[in-house]
Amino acid sequence: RENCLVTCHVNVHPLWQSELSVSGGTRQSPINIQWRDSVYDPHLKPLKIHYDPTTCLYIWNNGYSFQVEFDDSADKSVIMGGPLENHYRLKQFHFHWGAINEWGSEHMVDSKVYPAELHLVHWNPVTSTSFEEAIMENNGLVVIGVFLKLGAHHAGLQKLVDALPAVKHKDTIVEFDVFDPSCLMPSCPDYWTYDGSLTTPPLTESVTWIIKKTPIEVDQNQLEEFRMLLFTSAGEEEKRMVDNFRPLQPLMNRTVRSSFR
Ligand SMILES: NS(=O)(=O)c1ccc(NC(=S)OCCc2ccsc2)cc1
Ligand SMILES: [Zn+2]
Repeated sequence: RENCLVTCHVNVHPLWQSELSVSGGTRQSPINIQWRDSVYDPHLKPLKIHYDPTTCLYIWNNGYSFQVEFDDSADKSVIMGGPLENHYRLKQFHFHWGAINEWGSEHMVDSKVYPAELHLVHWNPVTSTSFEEAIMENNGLVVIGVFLKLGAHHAGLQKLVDALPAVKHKDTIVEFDVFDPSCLMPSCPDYWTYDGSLTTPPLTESVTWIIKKTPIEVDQNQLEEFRMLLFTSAGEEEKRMVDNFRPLQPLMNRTVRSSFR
């Protein structure tokens, strides 16, 4: 069965087919988080999240995932605390998922894979003047990862899911105002944190990852709506947007810290 999973699942998306770790990369993402190897750090503070729902702008299909963009021209939707030395501004969030429920997340926990993973992408306005600049800065970005597991219907997610048919094709966009992504956060405060990279080009090693320990539950219909999206533009031969996750990367000389015992 294990073998089947490995052989059955072959990434076909061109991006990952030519997948090469960043030459000389020493802190690439995603990784498999080995719970027993993570180190409890009592100095880690609780993560503080203040999202202003009116900073939500629109949803679009960028050919890798669907992405919800935020107005990051002021400190309105920010995170602070946790392992962070200052506040970071929310820029966008997106998801990664599989063709079937057996796989889809980018990170794993003790080799357990989830059907999908949410990424909330933030940048450091203290050390950078824009998101694009922060992408190139050491620790210019913070991405919060939340696992999705198959279970109860997620009412907060449904507002997003209802908008997906409008962004079926690559480079389509639809207005999406007043959404508070904190409804997608599990109530459990526990997280792991480690230094890593973006998981799609430019794959820069600029990310402080914060991976929530507890998944959120979504139902089968909601996951299937993700799988109705397309990698391809209107008029092209349709390719379903599934398996848009990067393969695991070597941990190398890194320690994963936990906020909990
Ligand atoms: N999956 S991930 O969260 O690691 C992640 C987040 C952002 C990005 N990249 C983005 S949003 O790039 C925006 C366009 C850009 C600007 C400078 S280089 C690319 C890639 C991967
Ligand atoms: Zn991502």
